[in-house]
Amino acid sequence: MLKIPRRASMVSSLIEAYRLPSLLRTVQPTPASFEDLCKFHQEDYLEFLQKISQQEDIEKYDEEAQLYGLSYDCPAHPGVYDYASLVTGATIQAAECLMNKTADIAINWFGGWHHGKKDSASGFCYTNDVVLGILKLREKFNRVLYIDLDVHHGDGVEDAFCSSNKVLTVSVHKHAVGFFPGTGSVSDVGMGKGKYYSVNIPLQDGIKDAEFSALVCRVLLKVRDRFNPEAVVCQCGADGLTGDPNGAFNLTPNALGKCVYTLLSWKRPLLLLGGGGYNHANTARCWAYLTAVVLGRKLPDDIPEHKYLMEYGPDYTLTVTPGNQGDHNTQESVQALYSQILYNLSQIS
Ligand SMILES: CC1(C)CN(C2CCCC2)C(=O)N1c1ccccc1/C=C/C(=O)NO
Ligand SMILES: [Zn+2]
Repeated sequence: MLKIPRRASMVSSLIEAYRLPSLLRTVQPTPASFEDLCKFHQEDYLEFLQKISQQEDIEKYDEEAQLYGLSYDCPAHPGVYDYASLVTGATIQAAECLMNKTADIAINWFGGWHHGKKDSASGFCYTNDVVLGILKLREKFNRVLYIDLDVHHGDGVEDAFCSSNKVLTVSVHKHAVGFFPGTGSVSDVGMGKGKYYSVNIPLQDGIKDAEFSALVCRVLLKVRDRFNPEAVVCQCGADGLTGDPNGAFNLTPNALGKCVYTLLSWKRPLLLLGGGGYNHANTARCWAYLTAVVLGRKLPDDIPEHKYLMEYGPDYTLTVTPGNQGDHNTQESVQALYSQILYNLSQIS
């Protein structure tokens, strides 16, 4: 987790090195208040997170920590509450820029923590900035569409809105035994009023740009026609890129770029968020590239001279070359999946 701030610094530095901030309005984020966070999270969980965030030796809270998902595979660390509040405040502020029309597109590459639960941390997500950003947008927009491009199922966001027909969630992710979080099968469609308003696109290892973007964009077009969203939130987790330690998908930033380009063409308020991404150089490449896609700019392939240039060796280029691992998704399995999704969407009234 502590490596995330270094990744954040690499992302900012690369975007600055390409001189993109001159074309953007950068907003200084304010931490979300305790009350803001309570709009989704339970008070007792937040109080506990705040308490251990101020302690040095948090071992003595181990017992209670387990209750809140703060254990060995998702440890709290000093300052975690302040870090989570700031990231969440930035996502809420980005949503507000769309609501007051000071922006058509808003970006928070340090947000996208899609596993957070109302009463516990999960998957290294301590507060769910995505849910809080969508709740903020819902104060103005009647129908909000959420797309999750991260290699992991966006379970925290899907859970939060599984009974709602005002927020339609689409998650494309690796779905395999033993792969975190394990949820998100195609038959997971939501419940009650929200039945068929949760869309899942479960995939196997090795999928490449062309198949990924073709499938996702075909689903997105059907979703737009059936749901007609007034605002869109897209989590652009970069841990599906080739070379990520997750070693799952075989994507390059072009795959995410095609999806974002499709969303841009809808000309509806759009909020872009970060998420996973553990090959830090490729994650920075991806989000710098997506920022340029939003701006309609083509970036020079040579990584500009800057503080982290050495991280981009040995090629020092923006382009990410796909790996040569096999694709475990067959044309038949992808077509069958698409047919199931189409059937589910046809049930939307
Ligand atoms: C510890 C990290 C967060 C890092 N990591 C990398 C580094 C080694 C292999 C991939 C993981 O798989 N992690 C996880 C561990 C337990 C549960 C969830 C995740 C990731 C969630 C996620 O990215 N959601 O979008
Ligand atoms: Zn992920």
